[in-house]
Amino acid sequence: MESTGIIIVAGGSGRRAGGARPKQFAFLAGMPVLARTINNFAAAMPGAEIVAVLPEQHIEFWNNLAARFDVAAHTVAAGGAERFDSVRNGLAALTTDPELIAVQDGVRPLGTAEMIRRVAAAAARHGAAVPVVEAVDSFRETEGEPDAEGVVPSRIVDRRRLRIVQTPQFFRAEVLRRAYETEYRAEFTDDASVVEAAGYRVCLAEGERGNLKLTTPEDFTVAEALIAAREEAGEERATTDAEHL
Ligand SMILES: Nc1ccn([C@@H]2O[C@H](COP(=O)(O)OP(=O)(O)OP(=O)(O)O)[C@@H](O)[C@H]2O)c(=O)n1
Ligand SMILES: C[C@](O)(CO)[C@H](O)COP(=O)(O)O
Repeated sequence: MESTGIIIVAGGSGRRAGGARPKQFAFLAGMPVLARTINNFAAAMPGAEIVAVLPEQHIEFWNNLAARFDVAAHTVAAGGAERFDSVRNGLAALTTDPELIAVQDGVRPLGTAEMIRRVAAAAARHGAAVPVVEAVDSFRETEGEPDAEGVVPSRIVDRRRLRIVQTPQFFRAEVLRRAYETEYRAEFTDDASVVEAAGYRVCLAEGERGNLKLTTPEDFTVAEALIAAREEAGEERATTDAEHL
């Protein structure tokens, strides 16, 4: 297997989730979300270098919190204003020179090892790969401002052509590093968009519906239910500390 670096971006403020602290530090079934994400990757990709990118003002808080749990080895770097800036800081913080680099949302703790390795293998072969799932809702594209009756013009989008993009997003290291030499643009909502803008092709690998991004409070409820179901099925280690923030 290729040598691998994992950049876990957890430098956001978690505005949509609310709470006293950013959601990556909140507890999910007795363990901080970020600890779950880090441990998930350490288990899926043994030997990978892991860098967690955090809001600078929460680094000391995280170091103290992590010391109370069994969190796999990782280093910490300070985040930036946009996710793009946090990824860049994570790239600069890697101390090894891995062949593959993954970027993972710190708030996506539930991807399976099988899926993570599948995306890594696709990137090793094609240079860039992201996990996707098919859309199950209908989609409408809005066009312009509301009319006099307050109705926003819109039209249906053919969902058969749509895919919902997840993380981890894996790249050959030289592809990701070269792509991130550019300036930030608002349309860069993930790493594939940055890599594609640099002229590379992105391979779509099979993601998982259970690979949730914790964005709103409701997502925490769903994620807790998924963890409980997996524990019941014997797939999850029991957590050791039920204390909540
Ligand atoms: N400047 C930023 C912004 C986001 N992220 C990370 O990118 C991931 C996906 O972003 P999102 O879910 O949007 O997190 P937040 O930006 O924290 O959420 P919100 O937009 O609700 O504030 C998260 O792990 C988040 O911590 C980051 O590292 N640096
Ligand atoms: C990277 C990502 O999780 C892929 O789905 C997503 O684009 C992050 O978006 P957000 O606006 O930072 O939540």
